[in-house]
Amino acid sequence: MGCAVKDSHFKIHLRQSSGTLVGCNMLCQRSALQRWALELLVLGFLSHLVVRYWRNYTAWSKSGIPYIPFPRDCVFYPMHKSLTLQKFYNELAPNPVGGFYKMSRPVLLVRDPELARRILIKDFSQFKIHDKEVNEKLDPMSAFIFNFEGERWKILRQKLNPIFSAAKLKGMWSQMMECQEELTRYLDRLIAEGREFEVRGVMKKFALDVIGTCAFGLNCGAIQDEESEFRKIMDGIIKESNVFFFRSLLHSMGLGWVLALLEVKRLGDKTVEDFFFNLVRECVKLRAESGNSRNDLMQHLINLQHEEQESLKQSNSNAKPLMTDAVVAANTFEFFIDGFETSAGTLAFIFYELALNPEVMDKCREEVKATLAKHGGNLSYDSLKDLTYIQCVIDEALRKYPALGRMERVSKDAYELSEISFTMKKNTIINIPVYALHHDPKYFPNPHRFDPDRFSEENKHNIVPGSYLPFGDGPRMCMGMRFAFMEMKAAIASLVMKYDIKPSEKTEVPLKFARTNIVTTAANGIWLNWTPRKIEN
Ligand code: HEM
Repeated sequence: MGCAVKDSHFKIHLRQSSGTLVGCNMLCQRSALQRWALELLVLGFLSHLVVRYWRNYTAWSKSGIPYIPFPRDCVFYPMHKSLTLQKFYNELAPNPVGGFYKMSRPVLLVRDPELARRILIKDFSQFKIHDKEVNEKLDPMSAFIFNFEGERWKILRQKLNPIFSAAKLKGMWSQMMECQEELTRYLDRLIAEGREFEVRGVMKKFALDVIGTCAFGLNCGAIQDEESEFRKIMDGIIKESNVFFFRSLLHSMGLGWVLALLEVKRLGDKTVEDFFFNLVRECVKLRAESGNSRNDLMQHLINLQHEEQESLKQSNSNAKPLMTDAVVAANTFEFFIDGFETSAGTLAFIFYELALNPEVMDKCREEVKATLAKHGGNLSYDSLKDLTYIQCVIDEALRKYPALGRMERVSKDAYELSEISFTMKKNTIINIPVYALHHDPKYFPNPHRFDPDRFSEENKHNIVPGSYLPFGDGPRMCMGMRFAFMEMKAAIASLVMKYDIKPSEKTEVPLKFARTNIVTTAANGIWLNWTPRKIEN
């Protein structure tokens, strides 16, 4: 019995184990097949990359235009991208265009200002603004105007254009001055407490409060409140530079599609998305409940959405609305980002240059004194037009430190440059090296000198069109330029009168630029010595 049992047990065991063996064999075969398939897939992918890279790397040698063979600088970025481009720009002189490789991707560098203007102005519709894949479903916060193309961009731009009209700007002036007063109170406090402060950091708080109150009717409390939720959110976005870096690395390797495959969002942190969606929802609700409508950007966006919904309803149309909740939230977000990083950074560079050039600071003060005398002691919106020298100071700061040191475009189709017998292919990436143009002695003699007089009435006709592009040019030129001028003039005119601003032991001369920031930024911050001035009568 025992034996039979043993036997049958053995048989069962055998059967089981042979079953296991068969199963195991099948599994092994299947896993070998899977491994083969995987190996084939990887091999296919690698060969695709090799072929693609090879094709790309021969793009310029076959083109007949001068090029830089394999720039290590575009792999490791040992310096800020604007400086890398300046290096290529100088190496490719005196040709109007030249080629280089951004990792594997051929990029056309435009050295000629006239050609830059043609791309930005006359033939702007033949170019896309960038080559990034934008997935609005995955990434609703990417549905902002800068990412739009064609008819969709044109309609939104037309709808948004009036938000910074002269009348609207004038309406924002008193709110802007309130932020200005808050800023001086804050600086007085820091100085009284003997606290050193980094200038850009302080200007960022000011610029955030300005855009918050003027464009959205929100008190961000960035200056007053160290724990301001807005500031944390904004700082969080800027700290996400690793995600930005990773994204741009994959793009430059021609692997932007991997981001879509891995569903990598533009902003890794979902709290930012939620924050702006809730912000818009709350604003709409509050304004509807209180019946208060304001004369600001938020109201403009709400009205546009409302008008569109009404017109679609009336025409019984099934057309897709343009002003979706995502478009409203994403554009709110964009205006915050554009509105505070660029202006704050430029203000910091301006105070740095004023501290290093006391004669320029004195001229600013003289101008403010004369303007105040003319306007009854008040810095009003109407008095801003008299601050012509301060305007030159801003223009010169934006020449020396353009917030965006380069602009990108991508050809939608083949595009002919008949003057050099070269046709760029469809989807060619084009780089307009704004920083390099601004520092070319051919256009701006002695480019490292801070000389606001380059932009004076008598001299500004010497500026070669297309060589000075701090706000871009043509139909896609910056929408917030006049707003930024107003904000910067308000800050400069008030602060130069209130404080003596001098270099301190920590002031870095010359400045080094942060390597990875998109916006031009001093790597080690801007540190100056601020002391209250005796108020002159
Ligand atoms: C010193 C301050 C600023 C600088 C230097 C600056 C620079 C620029 C540049 C160079 C462009 C064009 C990019 C291109 O063509 O590739 C641009 C576009 C844009 N800027 Fe500004 N900007 C500043 C302030 C602002 C402010 C304060 C706002 C809004 C509150 C703003 C909103 C925009 C928008 C919406 C676009 C996209 C326009 C479009 O695609 O049609 N900017 N900016």
